[in-house]
Amino acid sequence: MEKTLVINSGSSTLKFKLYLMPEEKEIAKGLLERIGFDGSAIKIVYGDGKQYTEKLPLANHAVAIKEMLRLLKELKIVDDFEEITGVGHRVVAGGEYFDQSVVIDDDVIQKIDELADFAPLHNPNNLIGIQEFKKLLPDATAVAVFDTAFHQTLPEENYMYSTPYEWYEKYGVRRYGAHGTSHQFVAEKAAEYLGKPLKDLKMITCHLGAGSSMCAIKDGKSFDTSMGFTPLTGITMGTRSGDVDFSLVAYVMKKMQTTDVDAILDTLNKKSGLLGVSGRSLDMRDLQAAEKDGDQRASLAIRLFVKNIVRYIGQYYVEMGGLDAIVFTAGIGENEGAIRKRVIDRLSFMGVAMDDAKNDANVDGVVSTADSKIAVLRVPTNEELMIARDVERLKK
Ligand SMILES: Nc1ncnc2c1ncn2[C@@H]1O[C@H](COP(=O)(O)OP(=O)(O)O)[C@@H](O)[C@H]1O
Ligand SMILES: CC(=O)OP(=O)(O)O
Ligand SMILES: [Mg+2]
Repeated sequence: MEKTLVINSGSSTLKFKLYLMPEEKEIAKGLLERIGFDGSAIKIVYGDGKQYTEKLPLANHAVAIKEMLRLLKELKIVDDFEEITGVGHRVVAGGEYFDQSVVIDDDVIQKIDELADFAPLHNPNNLIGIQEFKKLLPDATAVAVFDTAFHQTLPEENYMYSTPYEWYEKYGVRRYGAHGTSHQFVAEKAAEYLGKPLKDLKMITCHLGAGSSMCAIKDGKSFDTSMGFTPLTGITMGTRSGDVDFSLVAYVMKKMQTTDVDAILDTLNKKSGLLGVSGRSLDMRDLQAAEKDGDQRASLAIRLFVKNIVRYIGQYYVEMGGLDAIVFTAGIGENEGAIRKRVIDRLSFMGVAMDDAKNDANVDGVVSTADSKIAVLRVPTNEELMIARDVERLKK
């Protein structure tokens, strides 16, 4: 039996899935969440629906991986680690080095390390996973699948900033985007639901999770995307600010009488967004409950989030010169019909209309009315399956 293990390290989570390949059968999946925060926990589903949960401190991603391995053995999810012949790692930043997935060797490891500034909340954690599994499973084929790879097709005017050209040439300053594996997966699925080839559709995919990004897809390729040089920019996120005027960094430093630029960037990455505005939570479920109870700042955080999504839809609609479909995915996009509805209601002047019954029922596929001028879809993402497929393809 050939098994493939997929490791997806987010900024504060570690997700894994174990597959029987090439059947693509999911044998086990796990979520280790709130890594580095209070209230961290592990949830594992395995063996045809058995569930295991444990609350325990997870100080960092190295600890999380150790606990994950302990449970794979204790719960007897893996009897013999030799059965795992492929390991797929999600890596966020691949820079201009990688426009597709690669088998990991020392040179790849060195480049992922070199690109740490391009995804500071992700690449260092991605590397911890790579190193740990290299030690544990030296004979398995290890593959890196990059969030940025799908966006390597952006046209020049969409990836270049209006900064001195030398910054691009010397330092690689440009837009790279992220969540590419997810944007590609849901776009392909959405095209299937619509019964048309993806290359014939103009689509906007909205990946709304803890990290959130928007992607304009034209001719089957990523055409524009909201994350930038790092995953900090674009729309409002759980703890990230999204787009701001960066002059405020120097201004706030002066006001705070600090020279610690990293501390300010840390605030923009970890204490801003929904959490920073609401002062309450990064979780959209908490904010909606608080809004119902009359919390004005929770309401403001949600309104900023919705406004930013609408702003990018408008931008990409015009940039692409048309739009056939809007796709919602990830934690918020898949589960929060009320947020999808608030976005789509803002587009009613364009003839876009939600089928409320389908939307409220969280059905997979089309959730707009039959006569909506632009189709709206809800498509659960599956980055891990995309990664497992790339491992399978690249195995010798
Ligand atoms: N039913 C739900 N289950 C999980 N997350 C949800 C749900 N409803 C809303 N969310 C939102 O989704 C976010 C997590 O999204 P997810 O895509 O799993 O994040 P990431 O992969 O970026 O860690 C939560 O912070 C929360 O705001
Ligand atoms: C790139 C990024 O923001 O990833 P995540 O949503 O997993 O934190
Ligand atoms: Mg994610």
